[in-house]
Amino acid sequence: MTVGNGPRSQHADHLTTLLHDDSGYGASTMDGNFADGWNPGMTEDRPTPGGTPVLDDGSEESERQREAIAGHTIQMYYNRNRTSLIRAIGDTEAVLAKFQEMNQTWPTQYPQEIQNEPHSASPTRPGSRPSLQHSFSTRDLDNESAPSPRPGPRRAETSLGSRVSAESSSAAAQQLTSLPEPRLLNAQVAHEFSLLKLELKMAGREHSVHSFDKNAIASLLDNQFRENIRHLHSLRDRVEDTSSKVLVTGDLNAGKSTFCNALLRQKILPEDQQPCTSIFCEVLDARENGQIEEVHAIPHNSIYNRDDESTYEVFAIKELEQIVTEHEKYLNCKIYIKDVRPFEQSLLNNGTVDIALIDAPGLNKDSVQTTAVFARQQEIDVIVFVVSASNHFTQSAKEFIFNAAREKAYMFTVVNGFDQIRDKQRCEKMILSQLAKLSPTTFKESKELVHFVSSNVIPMAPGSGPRPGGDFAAGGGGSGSGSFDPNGDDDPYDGDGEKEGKHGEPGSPAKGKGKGKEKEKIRDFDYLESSLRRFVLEKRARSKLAPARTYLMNLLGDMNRLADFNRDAAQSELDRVQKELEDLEPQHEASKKARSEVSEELDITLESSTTDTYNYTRETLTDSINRVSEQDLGLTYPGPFSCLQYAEDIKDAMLSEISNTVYLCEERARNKSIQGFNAIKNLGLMHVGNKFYEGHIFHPEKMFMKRRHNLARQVDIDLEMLDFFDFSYIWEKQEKLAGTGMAGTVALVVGGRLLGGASWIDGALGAFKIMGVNGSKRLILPSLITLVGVALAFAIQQIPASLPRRLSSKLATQLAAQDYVHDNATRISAEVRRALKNPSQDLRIELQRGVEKLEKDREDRRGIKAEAERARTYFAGLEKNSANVRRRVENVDLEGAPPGLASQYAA
Ligand SMILES: Nc1nc2c(ncn2[C@@H]2O[C@H](COP(=O)(O)OP(=O)(O)OP(=O)(O)O)[C@@H](O)[C@H]2O)c(=O)[nH]1
Repeated sequence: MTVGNGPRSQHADHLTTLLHDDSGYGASTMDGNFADGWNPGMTEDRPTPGGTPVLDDGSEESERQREAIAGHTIQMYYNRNRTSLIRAIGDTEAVLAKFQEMNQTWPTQYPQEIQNEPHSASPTRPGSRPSLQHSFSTRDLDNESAPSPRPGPRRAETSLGSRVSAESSSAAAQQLTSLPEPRLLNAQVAHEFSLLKLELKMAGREHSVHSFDKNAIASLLDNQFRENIRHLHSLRDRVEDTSSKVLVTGDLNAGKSTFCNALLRQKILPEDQQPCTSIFCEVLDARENGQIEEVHAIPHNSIYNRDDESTYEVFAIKELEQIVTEHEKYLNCKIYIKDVRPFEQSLLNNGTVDIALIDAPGLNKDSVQTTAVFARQQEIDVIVFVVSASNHFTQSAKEFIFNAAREKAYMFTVVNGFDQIRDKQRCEKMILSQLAKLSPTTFKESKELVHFVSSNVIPMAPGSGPRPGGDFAAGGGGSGSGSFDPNGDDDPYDGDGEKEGKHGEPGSPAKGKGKGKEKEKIRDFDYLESSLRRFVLEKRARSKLAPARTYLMNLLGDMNRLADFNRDAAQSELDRVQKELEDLEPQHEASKKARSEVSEELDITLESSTTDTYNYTRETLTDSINRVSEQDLGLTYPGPFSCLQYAEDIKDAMLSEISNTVYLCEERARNKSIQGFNAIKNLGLMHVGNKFYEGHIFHPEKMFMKRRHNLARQVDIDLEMLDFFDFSYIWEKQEKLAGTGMAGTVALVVGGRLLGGASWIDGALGAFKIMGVNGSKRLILPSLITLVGVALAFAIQQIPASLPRRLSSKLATQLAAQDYVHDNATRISAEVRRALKNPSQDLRIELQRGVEKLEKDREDRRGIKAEAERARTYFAGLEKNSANVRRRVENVDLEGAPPGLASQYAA
């Protein structure tokens, strides 16, 4: 029998909103827009799904079959959702891992806020794009002004601990209330991301995201990626985990152990008319203990580890009766048994949800607290509260339910021992009215959640007789004695109409009526079982699947947002770099052209300066050497007796004159170099810019410092007699005089110019002619002597004129032999070349650098372009992939009834 009148529309309403405001990681929206912030709704306790079968007035058999089908369908539906989520977790992990990898090579960009404009709708986007919100629904902005959702009652049992794991745990709820909103992002940015949110804090000062460089952000994101990948692993473990803990608690002697045994279809837990269970007894499938049936009793203060026998004591199942009373020694025990029910009906092990039943000690004022603490520590998924139909809710029961309601708004309630009640309707009414005050939500769903049953009439599986030795059913009920018939085809009470009478139906009803009532009780219990399974599945969906779904939705949403943002960033980078490349190309061409033009001009400048200097030096020096004898050397002939010194002085003066010419050439070369440097500088200013010449100063005074001119040491002229008497010169002189006429000659000779005349030979010959041969014979000797004397005197007189010529000629010969002119011209012009070489080389290098820099810039930009293209392709793919996986996750419907089930039962 089931009771209660919960309206189905409320189921639907609850379930419609179930997942969309569920976990601590913010809600999803139905329209595909990625919603904002935290919504703790998931932690609220909710009713069982809308697929709950509703009994109609059809035959019992068809009703039972429909129930069985409904149970299987819900189970299959749950499995399908679980599989989809596991696959989505795997896909998300792969996508995230690739994203993380990408982040290493292309630092992910993060939407930036505009400081001091917290309400601006345009966080800066790459390439001056519109704000991030503009590419999404304006709902986000709307939501910002909406009052923030308050956390409702939440599960307390999940405790993965990390920040990202807080989607449904109470820890998350605490974080929600205790942690301030991230300080460094304005509300807008903070709302955009749920998981990949950057909180940047430094030394107590606030920093906006844009105050951190790209790599710092990428590194922060990398941490987020790592954390989320870790969380995905644990999420997968949680979703794959099929175990679920059901705590059976209630008043002393309410029949909790009997109820557990009935669920197991085995007599495992000790039943007694007096309170006997004083420790928590957890019944698990023997598979988890290597198929060995035994009891592990866990002493107080010991943390159970099945692989460490020092943490528990091992007993046989039959010793359980003794163990359950030893509460002073043990806090709880694990009972490993082999399930006797078929796989599809098994509570302990059916693959979808493997229920570990925990029989708790009866509640009294001492144990209420212990049970509450135990429930919290053991991460109980579902609490089944067993209340005695005869005693109703005791004070302890009320206290427990009241406290538990903070975490579990819905409590699966078993009113046991209903067989003992004569006025069943009155009993139902009274209990439900009590419950309405204790747990209004459970009361509203009482059809699903409140069951009036008689656990002691449930037949045990064949061969599963009382384990702990003796009959636990001390009350003398039919428990344990009937045959096992999961389908109810076999009537366990056939031929035993008396059984009903033993449990509160006094008056020994007729056999047929008794059989019918027993069947009804078994059917009620069956219905309880399928409701319990649905309840557990629904709770699991809530505790395990829904948080995973919400988490995935949020994470994929964040990835999608980042992908969208970064695809735009990559595109904008691509546009920018493309533009830069286009600008660079002509610059590069111009730079190359300038380099070759300037190079040519430098060559010309250098060459012309050098050649000009060479030529000039050569000409000037040659001229100077050739004409040095004609120069006024500033010397006075001291007379024949100092003619040697005179010759030395002349030589020195000539050398000095030539040296001066060389210095003049050097000076001119300096000026030429200055001109050349200025020409080079002008070229540089034109092509390289002012800056380049800031440190460049030309120092003409430093020229010719290393390779100095030193002529005196190089020239060594030996003086000869002939240098003083230059006969060719004397001859030349007398030749000139001869041309003036005979009369003049005689006059010259005779007229006393003999000694000082220019042509003493002519004079002598003239005298011979005048005097005749005879006269001449007598005069010949004295004449000759005179002539020689005259000649000598004439020659001596000619020394100042002939000596410079001779010396100059000798000097010229020697300098020519030394290649003096060429050497100096080469030296001086080489110095010019050397002086101009550095500035011109510097300019060449600078121009080359300019070309190379542009080429490097071009290469760099080509590299960036390739990277940006790769990033754009990647982020476009990421955007698509994350949206696809998100869509798949969104399609995992955890709240609605399995397809076809609702209509099947809505009829
Ligand atoms: N008539 C009747 N008796 C029942 C029913 N369920 C349990 N009993 C009897 O009630 C007594 C107490 O049952 P238990 O299962 O030991 O109760 P309990 O709540 O586990 O007791 P403690 O945990 O020790 O407090 C036993 O004698 C059972 O046979 C029922 O549905 N109908």
